[in-house]
Amino acid sequence: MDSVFTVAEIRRAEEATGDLLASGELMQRAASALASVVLDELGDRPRGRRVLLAVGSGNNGGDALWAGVRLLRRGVRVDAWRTADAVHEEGWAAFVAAGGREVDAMSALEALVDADLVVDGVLGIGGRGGLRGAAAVFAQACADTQTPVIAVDLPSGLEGDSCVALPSFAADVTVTFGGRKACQVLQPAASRCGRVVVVDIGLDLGEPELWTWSAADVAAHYPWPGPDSDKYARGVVGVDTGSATYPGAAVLATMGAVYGGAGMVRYLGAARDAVVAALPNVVTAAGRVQAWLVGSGWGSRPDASAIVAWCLGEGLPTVVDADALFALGDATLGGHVLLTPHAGELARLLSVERSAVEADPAGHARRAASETGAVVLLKGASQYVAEPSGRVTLAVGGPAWTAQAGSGDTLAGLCAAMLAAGRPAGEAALLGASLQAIAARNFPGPRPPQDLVRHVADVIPMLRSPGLDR
Ligand SMILES: NC(=O)C1=CN([C@@H]2O[C@H](COP(=O)(O)OP(=O)(O)OC[C@H]3O[C@@H](n4cnc5c(N)ncnc54)[C@H](O)[C@@H]3O)[C@@H](O)[C@H]2O)[C@@H](O)CC1
Ligand SMILES: [K+]
Repeated sequence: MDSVFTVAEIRRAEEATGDLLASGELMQRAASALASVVLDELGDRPRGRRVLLAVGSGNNGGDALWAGVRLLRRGVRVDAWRTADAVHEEGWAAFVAAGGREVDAMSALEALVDADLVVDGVLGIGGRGGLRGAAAVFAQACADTQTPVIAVDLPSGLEGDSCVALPSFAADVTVTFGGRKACQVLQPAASRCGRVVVVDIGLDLGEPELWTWSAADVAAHYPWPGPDSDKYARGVVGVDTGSATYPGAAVLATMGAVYGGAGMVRYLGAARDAVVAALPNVVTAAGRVQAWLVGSGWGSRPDASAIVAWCLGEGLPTVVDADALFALGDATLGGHVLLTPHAGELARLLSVERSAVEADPAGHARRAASETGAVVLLKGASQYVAEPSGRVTLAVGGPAWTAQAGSGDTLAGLCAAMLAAGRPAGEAALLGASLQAIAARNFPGPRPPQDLVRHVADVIPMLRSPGLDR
């Protein structure tokens, strides 16, 4: 599990170091780590290689300049383009004293032809509103010429706390200080960051704003069957999804539960023939159930509230998906209930605009969990799991191949299988969402959800072996 910090948290922790900040020691630590990463990228013989610094007006530019000083001492040829009139004074003086050369905007563009790499020190956590003017043109030129870019703290133009892909550099490597920022883990901004190297510069950061799961967490929490597991130990999922109008949702949600690893699935909804035709292992008789899944593909259904109330009244772990989200009525929810809205459904649940949810997905997921007392899985390009305690964790991310009709149905089924196996709702949601993403990473391409979910079954055993794209 990794942690993500807000810009405010990073700033507070920097200030709390007092002397380390004032004396410039923090910047020296940042610059030293940055120079090491640049040297690693340059390979065995850094002497004579060419590095171009893009240096903005703030401390981000200071980091780049002090790293440049270290590179010059190792024989690297370092040029610097100042994107602003004033740059970090001491850093600039040291850079020039060490033999660094200044280039203007036009020469910087020309220098891309034979630069081995660019260090992007235009803007860091102080950047607002995206890259503009000559710096934006330069960033585009780096991309066009495929010049490797190492971003200082974050690709200039992105805002640390935001998932929005503002005009910015696209980095191959981002060297970030203290801890990860949201823009480095949330899509689409994260796709601009390349490989993220987190450098400890001695900040004392408390509880993070956001946690993130990795494939190792999935392997650690997946309910692996033991030598004496029977179908009840692995969990029985009761499914009421789909309708005459949407029989596909019945099949897809049931497939999610089956291919996620449920011991048994009982389908008790309105599309039994379609489900049994696709999955003869599914039982349609009533009987013992360890977790419920309701709502996917219901459409409008007069008895929706009664079904939801009955399931929740049983007190069993329950996934409430799609149309069932709006049939909760006065039902008492709790940490054993998992709500699985996408942004539009969450907006409706909270009576806010969809754009508000999209601007602050984690905050709205957290609010919904604290107001309902249930666990909330907010689906989308980045998938957030919010718990009533206020903790928000990001599932493993995957490619946008999963952005298609039916993915939500299979995802609900995967989560229900994890609940039936006894996983707490927060873990069940993280397992389901992460497994789907890992399957899409390892079996990329335009495959329908009924195919992708079969690959979930393929990647589960691979979690314990090397060679998986994590
Ligand atoms: N505070 C410190 O001592 C440390 C800070 N560190 C570095 O300092 C960075 C933060 O430094 P700053 O607070 O100086 O902020 P930045 O270096 O991110 O830049 C802030 C400056 O850019 C201007 N600006 C903001 N948005 C702009 C835009 N879109 N176009 C053009 N100019 C824009 C602002 O007016 C301000 O002058 C971190 O990201 C990190 O790289 C590290 O050196 C570690 C220690
Ligand atoms: K930067």
